[in-house]
Amino acid sequence: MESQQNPVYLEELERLRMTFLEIEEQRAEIGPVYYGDDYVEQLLEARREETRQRLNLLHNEPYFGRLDFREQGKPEALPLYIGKRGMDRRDTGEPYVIDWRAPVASLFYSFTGGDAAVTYEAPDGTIQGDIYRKRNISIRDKKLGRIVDSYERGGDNIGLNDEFLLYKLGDKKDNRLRDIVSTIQAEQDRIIRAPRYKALVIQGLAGSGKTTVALHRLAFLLYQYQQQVRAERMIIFAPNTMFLDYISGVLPELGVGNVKQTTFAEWALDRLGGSVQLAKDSSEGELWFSLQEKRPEIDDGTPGRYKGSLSFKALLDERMRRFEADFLEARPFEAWEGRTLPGATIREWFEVEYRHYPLAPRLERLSARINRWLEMQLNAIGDPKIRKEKSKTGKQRLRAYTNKLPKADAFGFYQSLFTEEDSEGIPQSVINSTKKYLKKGTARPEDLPALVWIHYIFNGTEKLSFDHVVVDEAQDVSPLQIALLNAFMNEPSFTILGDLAQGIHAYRGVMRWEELSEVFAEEYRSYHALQQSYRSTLEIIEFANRILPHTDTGLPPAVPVFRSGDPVELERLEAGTERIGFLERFIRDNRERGMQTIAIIGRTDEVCAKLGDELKQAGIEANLISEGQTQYRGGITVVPVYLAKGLEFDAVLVADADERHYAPTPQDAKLLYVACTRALHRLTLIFEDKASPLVDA
Ligand SMILES: Nc1ncnc2c1ncn2[C@@H]1O[C@H](COP(=O)(O)OP(=O)(O)OP(=O)(O)O)[C@@H](O)[C@H]1O
Repeated sequence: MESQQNPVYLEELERLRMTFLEIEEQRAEIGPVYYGDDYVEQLLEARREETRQRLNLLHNEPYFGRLDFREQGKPEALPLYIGKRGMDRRDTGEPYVIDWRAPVASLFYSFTGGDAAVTYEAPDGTIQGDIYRKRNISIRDKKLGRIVDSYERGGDNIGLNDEFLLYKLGDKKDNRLRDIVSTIQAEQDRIIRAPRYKALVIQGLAGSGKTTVALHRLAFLLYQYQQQVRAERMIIFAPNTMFLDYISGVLPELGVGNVKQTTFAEWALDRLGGSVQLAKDSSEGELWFSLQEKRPEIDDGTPGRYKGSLSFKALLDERMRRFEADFLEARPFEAWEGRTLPGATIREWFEVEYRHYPLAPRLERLSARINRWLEMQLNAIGDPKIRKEKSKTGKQRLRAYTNKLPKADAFGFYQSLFTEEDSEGIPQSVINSTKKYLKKGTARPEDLPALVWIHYIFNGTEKLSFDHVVVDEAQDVSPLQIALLNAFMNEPSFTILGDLAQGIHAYRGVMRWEELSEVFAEEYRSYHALQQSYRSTLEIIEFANRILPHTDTGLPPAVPVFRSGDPVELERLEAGTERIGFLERFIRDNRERGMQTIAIIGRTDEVCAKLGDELKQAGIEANLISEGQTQYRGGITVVPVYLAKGLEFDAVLVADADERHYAPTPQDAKLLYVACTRALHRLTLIFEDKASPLVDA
């Protein structure tokens, strides 16, 4: 419906013109920016700035959908225009564009056809009515583009539902994840609009929109709970800084700023206030993703899994309780001869008066109290000369006394758990692998949850609490991590999302979602499974679905959107044939077909370094991604599979798809599943000799 003659097109063109006019008039009304010192004006200016930003967003793309809805009891259906932000008419105050997060807009997403009455939950109760039309309207560069009616009351409406979605999914991608407000699907919408006080655990196979949905949920919570939720008190945990960079565009597109986005390690080290150093050898790529013959088996005794488990937490809690009970020897404090503060009084202060404080502030209070006692004793001395003399002795002795008090230091306590005398209950393999580097005063990422937990119990929460926490790639996090984050909240409000089939960090993550949800009381737990997969073509999803059973996760196959593309190519290269020739052709061919982001995915860092060199020698510029990288640049990328997780590319080539690199084990199946599901439109796998049994079957 793009013809200038088409009455629908003309109608929408007129409506768009009117909308721009309204936006312009509202903009003009706000007036110029205020730079003066008047406090009230400054407050008003902050409000005006918000309106300005909202209108700017509206001006770029005023709306993307229209729903003709007749509320029960009303004479006629009214067209509701739905946009990223809302706008009321200046003259009547009626909604002119409705914010996608508003209750009535939920109909746009939950409605999947049929002439039956529909309902939505408004603040005043359930509203019922009928839908007469659902229309997607694409506006790009302020110009009216594609108009697709996916439903018209009384029409035949066959097969139209997905047309606009397919049109969107067919797009080529640059280096950023995008918002999906115009095409949110019903199963995604239910998660986005779920109540605030829940710990949602979401399992969704690759490309099911988990990351995207979580970001939209934040925008929804900010809208729905305007009075209770603040962006600065929301936090997103993601696996690495490059991934954070990749997703960083979505929230601003949705008009949301100031949400903290971080990795768990960064957050944990920050909590520990510089008191813990990570060991130099803590690169996971080396240990877990290299091609050594014997990679360690993963089970409950694997150090990372044990240290993130709730049973380790129970052990920590028990040891901390004992540590606290035996903490104070309560020796008497003799300020000078003949003036002694009895041990019983010191014990009474510590154990009774200050018992409500965590250990560290309790110790501080105790020292301050003894100091006050000393001051009182000194003040009681009349002779200034004697007072001075006693003061010197008393203060010296007080320093010595407090220096001898035990310390509530998280790292020291943790270290002591791994010494022979105290290590009872901890598996020997965990003790052996941990002791050495702890002795050197360093820790590994797998120790951070426990260290922060101990620090938290010893010190209590700082004035930091979250309104909502998003944990992405949650199959890689541990129950202890989640329990720890929960401690920073009054009531659980979590969006925890991941995919067990992509659990390539199972040595420190979870194998079943119950492991994480056990952290929460029954009434907060809520499990959701996303069935559909949006990223890839039908052919790629079906190919990846065949790898899935080898991951041993028991997950059902992903349901593709019916978007057909090229067949997946499995290419055998003659051993010794120049691989680079193939790569060159692959890149050239995909560029010619308009693919903007192209990735060569290798199994290890070394493989990728070699691929990068080969490309360089052939004069092809590519971004080689390695651990610790902070930016994702798009274009042509060479990336080890374990760092490609979460990203997506128009075309993907998986190198070395043979048995040596991808053996028939669950761990390798997960790696290959991740690699193949990064592709949106085109997927090629190359191998020499014999293909991996994971794809050959
Ligand atoms: N409803 C939708 N409409 C349009 N595009 C969508 C929709 N849902 C997801 N997508 C697209 O599918 C792709 C995958 O989304 P996203 O990265 O959020 O999925 P994911 O489940 O986190 O994937 P993975 O686990 O593989 O990293 C993105 O390009 C996203 O824009």
